[in-house]
Amino acid sequence: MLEIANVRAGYGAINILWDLSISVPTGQLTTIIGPNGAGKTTLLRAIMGLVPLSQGSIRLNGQPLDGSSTWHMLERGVAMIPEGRMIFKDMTIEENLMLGAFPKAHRAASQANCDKAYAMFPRLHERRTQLAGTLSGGEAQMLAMARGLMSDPKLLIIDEPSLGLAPVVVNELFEILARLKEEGRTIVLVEQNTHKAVGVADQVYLMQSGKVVLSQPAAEVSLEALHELYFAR
Ligand SMILES: Nc1ncnc2c1ncn2[C@@H]1O[C@H](COP(=O)(O)OP(=O)(O)OP(=O)(O)O)[C@@H](O)[C@H]1O
Repeated sequence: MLEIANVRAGYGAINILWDLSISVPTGQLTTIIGPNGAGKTTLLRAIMGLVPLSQGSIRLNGQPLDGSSTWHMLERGVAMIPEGRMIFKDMTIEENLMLGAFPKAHRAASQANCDKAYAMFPRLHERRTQLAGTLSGGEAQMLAMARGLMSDPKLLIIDEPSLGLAPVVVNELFEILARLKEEGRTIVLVEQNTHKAVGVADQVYLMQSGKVVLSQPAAEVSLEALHELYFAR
């Protein structure tokens, strides 16, 4: 579904991604792991059109995605759940959810998608009139996930969802990811929790210093070998 080919990208004169190629098949969960500063978020930002490419291409179902404006991504069927959640704290939970369906094409279906989101995240339903700023870290992450689903995306891009969450909430989060995968969604997951990420993924990519240093089906990954590579300098 998503084909990232030979991409170079960065910030001004500083290049971060070096000849990077990643293939994301339809209906699979592809995880991208790697240490701090490896360029994982930069890659996601490049997919979303927030960082320009200086080389290579990014295609969605064969059509170029690079060059598309970030605000057209939802219309192209791509939604991102950003690192840090980025929820609107002074708005209610329901208002935050509705923002996930702001393009015209999705507005008609927004109530149905909202009901689906509440079925998946019942705690959000209980608190739908509450200000998002009053949510716990785990609840805020669930809200960010639910908002990402409001446009019923074909491709869901999730950046470090477990960051700063308690182990019990992390378990809950990965159960949700497994359910989304069962629904047949195509997911790109950036994570630092390698154990959990490999457990839920179909394909694993390890990034180091802006390059892919390992690409392997999750079923074949040895966590020990992965961690050795992960910490190698
Ligand atoms: N706006 C920016 N301008 C210049 N350099 C940046 C900018 N954002 C990130 N970088 C640099 O790009 C490199 C990769 O950062 P990036 O956030 O993509 O890594 P990451 O793998 O997502 O790390 P983390 O796991 O810590 O989030 C880092 O060296 C960082 O300092």
